[in-house]
Amino acid sequence: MSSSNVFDEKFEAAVTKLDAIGIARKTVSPVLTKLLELYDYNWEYIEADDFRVLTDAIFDEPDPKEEQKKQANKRKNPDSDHYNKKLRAKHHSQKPTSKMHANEKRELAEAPPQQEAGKLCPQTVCGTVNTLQLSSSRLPIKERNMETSVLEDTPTDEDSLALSVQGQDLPTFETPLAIMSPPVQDSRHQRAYKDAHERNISYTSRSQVITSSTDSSTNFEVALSNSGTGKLSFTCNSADHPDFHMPDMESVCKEMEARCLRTYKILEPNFSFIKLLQDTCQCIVDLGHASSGPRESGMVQIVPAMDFLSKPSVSRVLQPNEAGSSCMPPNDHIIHGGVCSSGSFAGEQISSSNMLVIANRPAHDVNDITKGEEHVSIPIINTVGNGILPPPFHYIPCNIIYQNAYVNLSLARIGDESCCSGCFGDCLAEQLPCACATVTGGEFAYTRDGLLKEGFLDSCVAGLPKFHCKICNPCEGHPTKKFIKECWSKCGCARNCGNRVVQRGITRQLQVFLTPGKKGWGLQAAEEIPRGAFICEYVGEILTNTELDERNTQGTSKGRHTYPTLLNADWDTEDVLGDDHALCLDATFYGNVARFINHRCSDANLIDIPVQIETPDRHYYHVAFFTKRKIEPFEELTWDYNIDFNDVNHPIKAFKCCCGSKHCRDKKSNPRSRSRALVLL
Ligand SMILES: C[S@@+](CC[C@H](N)C(=O)[O-])C[C@H]1O[C@@H](n2cnc3c(N)ncnc32)[C@H](O)[C@@H]1O
Repeated sequence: MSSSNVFDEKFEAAVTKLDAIGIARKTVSPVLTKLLELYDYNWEYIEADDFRVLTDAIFDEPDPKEEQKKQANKRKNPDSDHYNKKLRAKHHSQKPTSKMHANEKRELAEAPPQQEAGKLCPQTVCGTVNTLQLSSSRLPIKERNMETSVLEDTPTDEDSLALSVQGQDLPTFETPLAIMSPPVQDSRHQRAYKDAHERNISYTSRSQVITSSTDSSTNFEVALSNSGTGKLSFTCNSADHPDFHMPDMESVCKEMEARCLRTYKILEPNFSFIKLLQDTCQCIVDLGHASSGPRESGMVQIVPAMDFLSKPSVSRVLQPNEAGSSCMPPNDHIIHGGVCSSGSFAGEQISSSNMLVIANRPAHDVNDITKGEEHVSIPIINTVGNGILPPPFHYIPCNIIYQNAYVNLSLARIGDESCCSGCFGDCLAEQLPCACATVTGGEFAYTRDGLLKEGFLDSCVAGLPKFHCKICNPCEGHPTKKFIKECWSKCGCARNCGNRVVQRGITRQLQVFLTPGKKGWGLQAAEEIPRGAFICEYVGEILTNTELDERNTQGTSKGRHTYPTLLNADWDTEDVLGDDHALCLDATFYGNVARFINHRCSDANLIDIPVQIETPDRHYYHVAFFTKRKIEPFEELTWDYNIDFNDVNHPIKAFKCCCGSKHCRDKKSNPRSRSRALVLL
């Protein structure tokens, strides 16, 4: 067969396959053509996993309306590449420069030609789908390996829906977090999926016998929402399968959350399967109330709401943007996943025989928010007495790469001048400073007590002259910072070498506490801490600025405190990085205690200092907080985010500052610096 025939056949097979699951040929063809070009006609990659890459790419195609909006915004704000920064690091598309170390040049030459400008790499195609859809509500929840049926009955005013799941296999939902090719098993499933896809509802299989069981061991139900209308019920017909026992809801939720995480690799920390079911109920009720739109004829049983649904079972639902944000009181029995019952049902335990009360796992350990990830325990203190806890997030003790960020930690890149392979024991004990001290002018930044040297700290506090770039027009100058270079694995010294402070992690006694003002949660010292002491590093997901922009525009963190910080301390070196390459840290979903450090204008007691540990270049580094002065026990630790509260043109609106400093810059009358090197909103 000629190669063009093979190509045509493969092309046709792909289009047919996706058509069978409800994705029109006209949608598939252009995306497939693009993908083929992108992957050099590597059919193996495209065909893998039931055309998963293709399916992902189709759902990743930008919404034309959104694109138009984006373009319009770009036209309005041509400087939208606002995160531009400097960098010497290599990137896939970077050319070797004379200032590169020989290792860097060699590595660049050997690097596979991935990610050309304007093209998507495979990870981007799959991964962006995950991200985009974390917040997407327009995507259907799909069914997989499960037979579902919707009971039929007459509608009542209290439209509550009962959805029955039948079959011996446990239901395995696809969540709307990412679009995958559904594992199409036979044409009946294909039709079901297609139907579901068209109507945005997944419960459409018509061929099932409906069973209604009153046996609580084979039946569980999820009550619906604040509006108190609806419930979602799973009923397994185990008559023919005596071995089958309905698992308890908590196990199902746990297992489903684990499966989702395995499949989609990343989930929002407050993702909860029960919340997903609840959203499904809400979606059905919303669609059911909508006057227009297709109706399910003869398949939906509308049953009267159970008594408890009309009772105000949740005393108060905290909105995510309330001070202190959402909450998850420990050990409370709550039935509405993802919302807080704040003192719960006030004795109103639900006693319906076939209604399971779902105990949500607490989001935090109040005795140690780090869950044992640090050397010290950091408790959560709420003296306000309202019982709430910080919003959930994943505690991580060190940075992790989110997706597209390019951080090269290879030992081969560390040249002799960037490590002290000949050292032994404690570098600070040696008479002559080693190579690692070159960055700090040939003298170590730390004392033998592990504190910053007075002189070094003073110069950091005073700051360096501002750097005037050629990008901003006019450029009002960007703050530049002194770096510290710590010894690391390629050095000959010991783990307890005095030039390794930040990498050893948190050692001071700290507490996360609910501030009495309007700042939400904060971080405080639980002991006296001397000047120049390392407190903690700012830890989060390493993102490109483009990815951060996407998160902001998708609004995954809208209405809440957000936690990004830019890694742009290296303004005064060579090449300017575009937003696709410049990096930032986002502690919104994954972070450490630094995400609780509040802002204070000018006289904050902490200073952030960039620290190089593993990488010789400065496009990635650690952001480490040190005390600027002695800290009293239970004093709040603060940091000047360097926000220009007057900058009305900044794409992200600054919060209203309540720092209480007499130097507070957020006063209309107070003329302020226009610089904004670090954004943390
Ligand atoms: C990195 S978080 C700090 C922790 C946050 N307070 C919390 O409850 O999670 C930054 C957010 O805290 C709030 N914040 C920090 N400093 C503040 C200040 N001086 N005044 C008012 N709000 C502040 C803002 O909402 C900001 O977006």
